[in-house]
Amino acid sequence: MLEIYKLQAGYGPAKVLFDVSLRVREGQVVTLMGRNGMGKTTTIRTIMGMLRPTGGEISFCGRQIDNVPPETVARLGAGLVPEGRRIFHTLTVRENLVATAANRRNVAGPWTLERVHDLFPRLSERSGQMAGTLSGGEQQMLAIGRALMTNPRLLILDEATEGLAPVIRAEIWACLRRLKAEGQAILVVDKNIKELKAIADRHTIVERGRTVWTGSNDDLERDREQVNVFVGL
Ligand SMILES: Nc1ncnc2c1ncn2[C@@H]1O[C@H](COP(=O)(O)OP(=O)(O)OP(=O)(O)O)[C@@H](O)[C@H]1O
Repeated sequence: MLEIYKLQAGYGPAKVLFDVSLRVREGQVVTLMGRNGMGKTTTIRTIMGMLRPTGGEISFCGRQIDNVPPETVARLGAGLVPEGRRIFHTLTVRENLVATAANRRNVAGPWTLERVHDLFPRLSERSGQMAGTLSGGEQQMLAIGRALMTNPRLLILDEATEGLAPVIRAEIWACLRRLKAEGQAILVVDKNIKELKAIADRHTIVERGRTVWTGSNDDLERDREQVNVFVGL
């Protein structure tokens, strides 16, 4: 459903991506790993149409998307949980969830407020609370719930467990395992190889803007020493 081929992109004169390729098939969970500053977030921004590629190709759900605006990529079914969450602090939890649902109102899909509440009961308890007053972990849950409310064909998570308490991280990994079991396609940027292995079909590693390694869980075990170096462990 998502295929990136020899992607190049950057910020003005500063080139960041030189040769990134990756693929996510229907129902697959694919990881994007690499040390800080290697180009993971830039890859995601380029997929989402926030940055225009200077070379290579991106296709999503059968459409070439390397030159389309963010709203079109979202409408095609890419749901982003961005680094830093970017929730609306002065809206309530419920308003945050409902606001994004409207973007793809005409799409038949299973996500409703009730299902998000079932996935994250804390959001149900805090439904009328201003989102800015939630804890970091609750805000992350809200960011995930908000992306799900668009009924994404592909859910993209950028460092969704970073900086959170272990108990909250565990809750988010459990949520991702459940989504995977339901057949949700996911592209996930994270560093926790152990948790990633439990949900991923394929792994991708970028190093200085280039895809330098891809493989299955078995490949990852076989190449573990090299992978640890790439990921900075
Ligand atoms: N808005 C920007 N303008 C200029 N350079 C940027 C901008 N955002 C990121 N960069 C640079 O692009 C490179 C890749 O950054 P990117 O955020 O994609 O890395 P990353 O792999 O996601 O790392 P991290 O885990 O630290 O988020 C870095 O050298 C960074 O300094």
